[in-house]
Amino acid sequence: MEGFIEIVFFLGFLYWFWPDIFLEGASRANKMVDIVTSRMCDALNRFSPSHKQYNGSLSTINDLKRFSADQRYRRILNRESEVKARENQLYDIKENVPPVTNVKNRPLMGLTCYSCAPVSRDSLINQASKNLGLKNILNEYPAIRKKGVFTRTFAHFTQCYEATSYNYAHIGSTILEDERVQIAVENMTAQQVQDSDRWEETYCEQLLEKNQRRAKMLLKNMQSSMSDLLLKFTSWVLYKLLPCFLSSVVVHAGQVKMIKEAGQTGLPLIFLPLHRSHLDYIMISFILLNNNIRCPLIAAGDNLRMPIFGSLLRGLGAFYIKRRVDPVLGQRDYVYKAILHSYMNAGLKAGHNVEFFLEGGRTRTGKPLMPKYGIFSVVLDAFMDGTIEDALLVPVSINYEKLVDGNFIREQLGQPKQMETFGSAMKSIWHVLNSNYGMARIDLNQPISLRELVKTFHNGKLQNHVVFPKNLRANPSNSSLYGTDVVSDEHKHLVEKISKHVLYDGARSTSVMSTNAVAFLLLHKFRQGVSVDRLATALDELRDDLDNKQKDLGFSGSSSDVILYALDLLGSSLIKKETKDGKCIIKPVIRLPNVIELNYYSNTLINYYCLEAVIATALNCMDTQLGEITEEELVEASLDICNLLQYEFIFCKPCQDLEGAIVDCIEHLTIYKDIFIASNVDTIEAQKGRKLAEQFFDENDDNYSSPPKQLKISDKESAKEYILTTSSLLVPVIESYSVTAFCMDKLIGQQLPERGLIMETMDEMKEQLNTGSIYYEESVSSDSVKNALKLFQTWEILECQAESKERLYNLKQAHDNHDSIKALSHRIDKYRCGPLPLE
Ligand SMILES: O=P(O)(O)OC[C@H](O)CO
Repeated sequence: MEGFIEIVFFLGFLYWFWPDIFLEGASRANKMVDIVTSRMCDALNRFSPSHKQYNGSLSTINDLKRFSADQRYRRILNRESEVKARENQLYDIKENVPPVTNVKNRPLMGLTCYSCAPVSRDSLINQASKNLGLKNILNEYPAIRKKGVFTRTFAHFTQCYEATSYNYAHIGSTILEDERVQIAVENMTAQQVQDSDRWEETYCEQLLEKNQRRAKMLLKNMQSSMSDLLLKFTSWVLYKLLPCFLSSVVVHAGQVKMIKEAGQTGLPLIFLPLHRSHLDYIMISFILLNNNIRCPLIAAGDNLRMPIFGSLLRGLGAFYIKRRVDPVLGQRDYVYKAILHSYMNAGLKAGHNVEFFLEGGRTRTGKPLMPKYGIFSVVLDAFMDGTIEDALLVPVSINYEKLVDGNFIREQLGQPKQMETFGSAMKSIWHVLNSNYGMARIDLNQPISLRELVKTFHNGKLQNHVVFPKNLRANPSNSSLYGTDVVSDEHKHLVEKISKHVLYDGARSTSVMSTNAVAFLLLHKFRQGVSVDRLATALDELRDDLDNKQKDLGFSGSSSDVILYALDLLGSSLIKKETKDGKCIIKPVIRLPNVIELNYYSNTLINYYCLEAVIATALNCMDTQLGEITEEELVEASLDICNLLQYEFIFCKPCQDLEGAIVDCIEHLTIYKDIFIASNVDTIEAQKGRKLAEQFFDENDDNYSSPPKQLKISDKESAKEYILTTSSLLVPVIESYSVTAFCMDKLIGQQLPERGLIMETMDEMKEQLNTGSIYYEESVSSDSVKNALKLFQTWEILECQAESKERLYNLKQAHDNHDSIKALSHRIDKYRCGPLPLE
């Protein structure tokens, strides 16, 4: 039945999209041309702030209908030059044609970390890849350059048809015979027999059979049915559909070249994208297929296993894993874990590439989530036990000018997630197809050898496939468990370091879109409103700063055009335009819930500035009356803030020492931002003096202590402004933590369920916002409340117990009193700064 519905659906879809296949007739064909041409015009118009240029071409497009076939082919011949022009429009928001360098000379983002994977960093890359520019894959694909009337007329079809065919081995039949699965079934049965205390032979056999049937069913639900044909067909459909709502899909050709070469090494590629949208996995497979790279098996949450779409995704490579496991029973579900483990092992052995989201779910805040370790530990195990010789990890960063899916606002306000259904999926697809989401940018980072990373994090002591003992340990997390968060003790350190490194790399190589930059400036610099000119100057400064940081931007052209373009995309619900004294003033809408969405866009940039913000917050909250502090004090306060925000940001690479990273950042603020007066920071003489003193005194000499390094804070207005604005980046999240700490009072002498506690905290936050006790509307965020609860558990103040499907919180005995809660509040409140002064 399901198959029949799918066929009907497919035919209906085909009819909707290409009715000419079913009904011949000039009127239908004309209508089709109308649709396509109007969509083309729409896309072009949306992209250009001025509509004149493309309105002019509308008549040309109408003429197109009267063209003879030959004329159409000639038009296609010109497509290459159109592509070039469009590429320029892509990157130059202004309507005039920019120099080609705007598109070509872009930094190649996402290069591997030199300190922990130097060999990977030097491989697969050369000057030629660096010099390759960006391309819009919707317009730039090999088939477009081919000769031949048919090829050019059906360029998308040719492109998909001619893409390299892979034999995607079906994994399944052998899994149930796998020793791991059989042992798990036996163990599970033994456990159940023990729990029930019934030892009759027939009962045991019944249980064993039941568990075997369950294993079969779990495998059936999990299995992918990846099909080369379906992948190609979907790719063709995407060529038709993506331009309806995206103006372009931009990738760096150098990065694609690296991945292509990596694919030829014969090692499995493990794609690890940052998760922003359901579109992410579709985009990645689309790019890979059209560049002749093997598409991966994708770990998808079982929430996506819905009628029709579920089967479609299976065919495109999805294998389904449990989103949540029961906190108590789930950890003892050996059969599920064994099936997942064996399935992935078999996939890797069969030569599949694999893709999964380290964050588990999509970010609701725009900041990357902390990694979930379950799936990655399976890949690491496969390497450790010799199933695979090595694997190449490919961090992927994806950014959209406009958020494509998800109703994250209600979730940020504490409401539960609305589960995906066939109806809701259809509704959102329809909505998406009829909206404008601007540009999507995908950065495929340089592949990193897993073997090299393991070796580095094991201090270079990796022997040839030493098989590490595996004592499985449950490590429950409070958000999605993503199948299983069971990590072997011995690997835990490795899994954590590597996962965090990958997420750090992904976040740092995310290209900044126009909407991110404008939202960031409006929320953190000009909350009270600003003129376009002043905003354009600030955007120029931000662009310079990002250039210095070697970050790529998803836009170019004059800043005032970029601003107008971004305002258009963000819409009037997020940004208001007002006229004051004959001047146009742009104001962010900072009321709830709108500000949550604006904050989402702004948060992409917080990753780049979080360490600077920590130092600025420390400076803002310390006693710097005399304009001087010691570096030691500043580092200590900064480390304390990093500790407070450990679940919000990954501040530095896991192969780096946090203290060192803070010291480097202080140096950066001295040299490039003039926050500290250089001569007083550490003159060459002072450094020489310190070295001499160190040589003179024995290191172990108790009498010796190196003189504290003094930092003199610049008294320039720009330095003060920098400290204020940069520290404001962290205020919303610190305010959230502060209110959560305040609400710990509610737990004195009692236990509360997680949902109830979060809702009460959110209500308290809204109340404090109304009374002016907290300043920032975006502080109202359920994600921050959850992270604060996690932190209080790490600080051993709070305890969480899982009971059937609920998580219950209570204070630890030593902290079950008002004084402890007051002390906790004080520990957080000392880093709370006031609101930004009015501009
Ligand atoms: O963001 P979530 O939690 O809805 O999860 C999205 C995942 O793609 C499900 O596989």
